[in-house]
Amino acid sequence: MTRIETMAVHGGRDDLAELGVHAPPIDLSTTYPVPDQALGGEALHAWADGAASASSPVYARLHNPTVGRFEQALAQLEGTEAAVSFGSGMAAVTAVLQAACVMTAKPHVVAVRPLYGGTDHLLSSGLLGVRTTYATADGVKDAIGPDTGLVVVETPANPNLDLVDIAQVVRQAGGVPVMVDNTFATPILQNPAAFGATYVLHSGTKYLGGHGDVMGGVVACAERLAGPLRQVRILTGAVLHPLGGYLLHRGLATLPLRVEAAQKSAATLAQRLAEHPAVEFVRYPRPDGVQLRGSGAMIAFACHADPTDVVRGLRLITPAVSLGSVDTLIEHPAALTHRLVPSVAREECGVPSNLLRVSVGLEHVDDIWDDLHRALCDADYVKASLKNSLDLVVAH
Ligand code: MET
Repeated sequence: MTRIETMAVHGGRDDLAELGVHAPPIDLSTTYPVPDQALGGEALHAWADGAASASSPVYARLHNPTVGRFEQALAQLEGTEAAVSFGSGMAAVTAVLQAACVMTAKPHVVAVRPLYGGTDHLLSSGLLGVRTTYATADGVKDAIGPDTGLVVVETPANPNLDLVDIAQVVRQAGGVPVMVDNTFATPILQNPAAFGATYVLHSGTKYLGGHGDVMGGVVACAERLAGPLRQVRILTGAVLHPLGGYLLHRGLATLPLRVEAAQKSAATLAQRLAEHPAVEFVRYPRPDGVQLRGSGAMIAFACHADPTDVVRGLRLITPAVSLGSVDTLIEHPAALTHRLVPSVAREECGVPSNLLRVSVGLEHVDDIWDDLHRALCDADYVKASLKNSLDLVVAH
């Protein structure tokens, strides 16, 4: 059996030898000549029905070969029959909701918090006509009703790295499709489909692209479920641009190496943070070696100092949302990624206001640590000196 590093390099490249090229071509055509219009019409019809292939792409909203190669490679890494990509991770989440809930007239969703704030907000907004019950991971069964179309979980969860036992949720779902957001783990560390997940979702913008320069989303699933997702994509136009498809495909080749290197640094940083007096607690996954094969490169930690001060004091680490890039990123979930989650619900699911989320990049681990350490000390120092000056004011 081909190993994951080899799949990451060679996946989705089956037709290159025949084409006589080394790198996958970027096909930017918006339309494709169909000299036999009747045959072109048959192809259009096949795409509209959700087919995986047809005699011509006909039009770029229906199919694109560059994007198709990325999908083939990602499906192989996730161990699924198919994958369907979208213009962003949120477009992918939307398509799953439309396919699983709207197209089936089962508008109820059961979701386990925490979830990425955008997903949480989409589910609670009612925008797509779905209504959501939030449950704990072991309360999924009780939350399911006759009109439940989808169960949504993230593991490791954004932003606090909570872990969910996928097989246990799938058992509780009792046949209701389960979507697992696998963005944090990547297919290198976890394959949710092997534990019964129906839809495996990635924000490709993160680790898959890996360089902070491409936005996309992708859903890996069985072919019978890929068809409706393609139909949604065609009808809503939520397509991934071919250049995005190319960059995501290219990113896959180095994914195992990037994850391994960043994970190694993250383990060191998680340990050092846990020993730092300015840190209240650290969240860093403990892999079970079965579902989750490694801890990954995301860390969350709560700080005693004002998180805004800590981030302001950083000089190397990039203060930004998103994750999985070559550079280390830090963000304050309560202020940014999870701002639109009601604060009571956010606190209840283990995302306090003093939590910071770090996406460890590929810089030297000691340079990342020096920056974090100094910012943590300075922020405390600022607090302490402010307190001293206040004491002085009071004393006078
Ligand atoms: C606009 S918020 C950012 C997006 C991204 N999904 C993150 O968790 O960082």
